[in-house]
Amino acid sequence: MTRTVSIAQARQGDSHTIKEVGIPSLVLMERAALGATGRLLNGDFDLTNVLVFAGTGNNGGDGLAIARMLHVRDIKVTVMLTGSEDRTSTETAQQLKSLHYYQIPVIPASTNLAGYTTIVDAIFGVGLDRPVGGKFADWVNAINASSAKVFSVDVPSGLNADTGEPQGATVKATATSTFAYAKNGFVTAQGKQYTGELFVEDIGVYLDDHYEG
Ligand SMILES: NC(=O)C1=CN([C@@H]2O[C@H](COP(=O)(O)OP(=O)(O)OC[C@H]3O[C@@H](n4cnc5c(N)ncnc54)[C@H](O)[C@@H]3O)[C@@H](O)[C@H]2O)[C@H](O)CC1
Ligand SMILES: [K+]
Repeated sequence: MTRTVSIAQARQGDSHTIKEVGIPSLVLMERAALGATGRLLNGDFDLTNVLVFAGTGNNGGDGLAIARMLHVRDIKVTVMLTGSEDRTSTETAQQLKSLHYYQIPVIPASTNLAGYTTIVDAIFGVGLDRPVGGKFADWVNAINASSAKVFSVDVPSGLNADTGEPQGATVKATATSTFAYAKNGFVTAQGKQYTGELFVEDIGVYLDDHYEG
């Protein structure tokens, strides 16, 4: 039986690894993006025209790193950002710098998702702290209505990772890559309807300081 954790445990594992073990947050982000990118490349996703829908927190940062990793493999990728570039987390600002180096298009978030063949959902992860409403709900509903396959980063945006319940508008993914451990809400019947196929990526975060494999 796959081990599952709460959001609090996931965050505790994160900070323990960064503060006590000493692995920088950006390294964890890079390993997270590497794992997710591998699933996109090996899965049955049409990568003709990829959209990364990114929030301004670290879930968004993971998405931006994925965009870079797809771009250097000559995959056409566009990034939509839900907020302004000067209002992002430190790690996400660093990722934006690399996207600009590679001249990967970063455009404002919109509901016009025509033409994209795969959408990477990196809006919210375990940092979701209230139901998804307003313009965020419009974007999530547009993602769910699009003909593109959806790949969620860490958590389908809008899903309560502890209970598996949708919090307002919630992304329905074809597949989800989650980091370090599956979340308690992913193994509920309801949660599975939103995660789709679930992958757990080893990113070097171990709650008991050893790899359980
Ligand atoms: N687990 C790990 O080891 C790692 C996880 N990583 C990724 O980081 C996210 C968590 O990042 P965080 O910055 O804490 O939060 P989010 O990106 O999930 O959320 C961003 C931001 O959004 C705001 N917000 C929350 N709810 C709403 C709402 N309903 N409407 C509007 N805005 C909302 C809130 O201010 C949040 O701060 C984790 O999931 C992983 O993807 C690391 O990258 C790697 C290591
Ligand atoms: K997400």
